Amino acid sequence: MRSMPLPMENSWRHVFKLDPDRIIGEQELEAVCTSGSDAIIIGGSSGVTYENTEALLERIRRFKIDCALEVSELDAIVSGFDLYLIPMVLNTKRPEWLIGHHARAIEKYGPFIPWDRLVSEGYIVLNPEATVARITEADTSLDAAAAAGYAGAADKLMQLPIIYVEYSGRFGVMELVGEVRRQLTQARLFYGGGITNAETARQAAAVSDTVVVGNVIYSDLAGALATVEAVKGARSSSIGG
Ligand SMILES: CC(C)=CCC/C(C)=C/CC/C(C)=C/CC/C(C)=C/CC/C(C)=C/CC/C(C)=C/CC/C(C)=C/COP(=O)(O)OP(=O)(O)O
Ligand SMILES: O=P(O)(O)OC[C@@H](O)CO
Ligand SMILES: [Mg+2]
Repeated sequence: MRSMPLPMENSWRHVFKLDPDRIIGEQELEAVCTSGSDAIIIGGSSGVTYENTEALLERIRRFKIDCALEVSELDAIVSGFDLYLIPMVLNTKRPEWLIGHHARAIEKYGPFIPWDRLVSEGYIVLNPEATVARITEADTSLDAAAAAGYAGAADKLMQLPIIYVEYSGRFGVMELVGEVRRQLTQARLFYGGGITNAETARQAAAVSDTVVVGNVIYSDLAGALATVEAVKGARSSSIGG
């Protein structure tokens, strides 16, 4: 997608994902942004608007931390982010979530797209209860070999820079994540879903390059903050040897 890769997302080991459709207080936001995490992703699968995205970005900009927008809604793209993450759902049954919305966005806004700030993510969505699974009609029944097949195709045939194993709302099967990891030769592996404490964070960090922590920020901030050190101190099969 871009000719000269920025190193930014390659240095992310731990990321917090904030949902613009949910409320977070000033103290809580400060704790998240100064926690030692590498970046904030703003994103959600529903209720994301231009207004709530812009308001959250403005609040985060008071802190010195990378901030990326994960685009799920064309009308909610706000300028001023360090990076724009573009999800492509690999295991959807509906092609618009793999490539269709993207083609229409480019058709409409092509000349205005800052390509050097866009990074595509090949999503493998595996929790059938998640909104993202329902919206995109993802085939969440994949076993480890099938998930690794999708990952291999996206890594080697599509050359996507990020593969994202997404269990949003539920802690996933780490053996499957490890099998996905073994298929990758150039892509970075993001894992997200159901991390609620240091132990689950450590397990995810052992099999992925970047660990994404979301919902627990809103239900147990102390648990969320404990994931930072757990991930930063953990070894990974890919980058820790
Ligand atoms: C600087 C500037 C203004 C630039 C604008 C340039 C521009 C117009 C760029 C557009 C380029 C482009 C190709 C855009 C793609 C458009 C688009 C709508 C693509 C579809 C993306 C997609 C597949 C969305 C489906 C949902 C999804 C995968 C969302 C990702 C985030 C996610 C999974 C969040 C989890 O949500 P959460 O609510 O926490 O979880 P639950 O599911 O459990 O509820
Ligand atoms: O909200 P949780 O379950 O932590 O998942 C994080 C992220 O992968 C959601 O897109
Ligand atoms: Mg969420």
